[in-house]
Amino acid sequence: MDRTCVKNNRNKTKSGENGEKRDGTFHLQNPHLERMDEDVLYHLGLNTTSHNFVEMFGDVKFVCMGGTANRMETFAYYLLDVLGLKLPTGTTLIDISRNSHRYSMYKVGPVLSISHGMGVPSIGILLHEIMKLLKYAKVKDPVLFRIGTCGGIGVEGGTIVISEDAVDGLGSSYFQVPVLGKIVRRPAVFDKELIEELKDCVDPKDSYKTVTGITLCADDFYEGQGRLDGAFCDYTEAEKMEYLHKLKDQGVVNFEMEALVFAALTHHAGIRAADVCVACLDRLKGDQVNTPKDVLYEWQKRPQKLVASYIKKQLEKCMLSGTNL
Ligand SMILES: O=P(O)(O)O[C@@H]1C[C@H](O)[C@@H](CO)O1
Ligand SMILES: O=c1cc[nH]c(=O)[nH]1
Repeated sequence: MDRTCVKNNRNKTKSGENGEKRDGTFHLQNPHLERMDEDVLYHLGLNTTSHNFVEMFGDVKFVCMGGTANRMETFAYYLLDVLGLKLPTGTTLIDISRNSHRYSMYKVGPVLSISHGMGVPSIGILLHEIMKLLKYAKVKDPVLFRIGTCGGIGVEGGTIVISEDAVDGLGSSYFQVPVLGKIVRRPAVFDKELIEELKDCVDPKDSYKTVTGITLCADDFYEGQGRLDGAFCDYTEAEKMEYLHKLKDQGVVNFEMEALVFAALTHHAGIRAADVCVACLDRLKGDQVNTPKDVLYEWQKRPQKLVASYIKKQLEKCMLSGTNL
């Protein structure tokens, strides 16, 4: 595909300062990378000596991430269908990162579908390596998505939540990481225009709602999300409910565990990104995820449907404007 046809429409001055160059390729703020003869993307099982990144990934336009390898393989096959692509008879998609035994990565046309594991450190490591992969492949204007699951706050199970903003457990919208013994703070900012574009892709015939709001990115599934059912708990049910209602009043609509670093590192690199999750439950009604597996599995496909429809729409725009895929 012509890599200039899906334009990054953001304020170029601002994002340019952060990392994106005017030609759409982006510059990562790390002078050491330019001096390295080889870069081993250890957790992806790839390196710049053995693999030709431009040949392998030069046509990538969209990178979709989600917690589990199973979800991201399913998404890859779903994309084949949505994009009308066919594998040669008798062949299957391969996990490009299978040798790493960490993340799983599939490529379907201009889309990478990658598992990120659970929590900020896991997706953070992946983001470092994926951004370097995109840089070495000379990819222009990539768009990143997280297609995940979450706990809704006053939001019914099965509802899709698109994150407008991300905060940590103390309400701060910065990703904070100790670097050389000092705290480095990076603002967690999602691309507002991309959120609007996603909302335009919502199918009015859907039997479920799609909402937007603030996402609380927790460092834990249990106490960190005010659950009563972890191995430990030092608060009462009344205190938990007061906390959840306070969050709801502040505009927080869901809990998950990756949004903060996802928003912060993509923003720092000048890359557009959106976090689209389905709620497994409404936390105002309980803590346990006891929805039947088959129902959860169907719900998990809802963010996939929305993001796939966004991707299809963008690719169709390219075709209509006469540019080759
Ligand atoms: O994308 P997934 O469904 O893996 O994300 C959420 C947040 C945590 O990683 C995990 C907790 O169950 O689910
Ligand atoms: O409640 C939930 C469900 C999924 N993921 C979370 O982080 N929390």
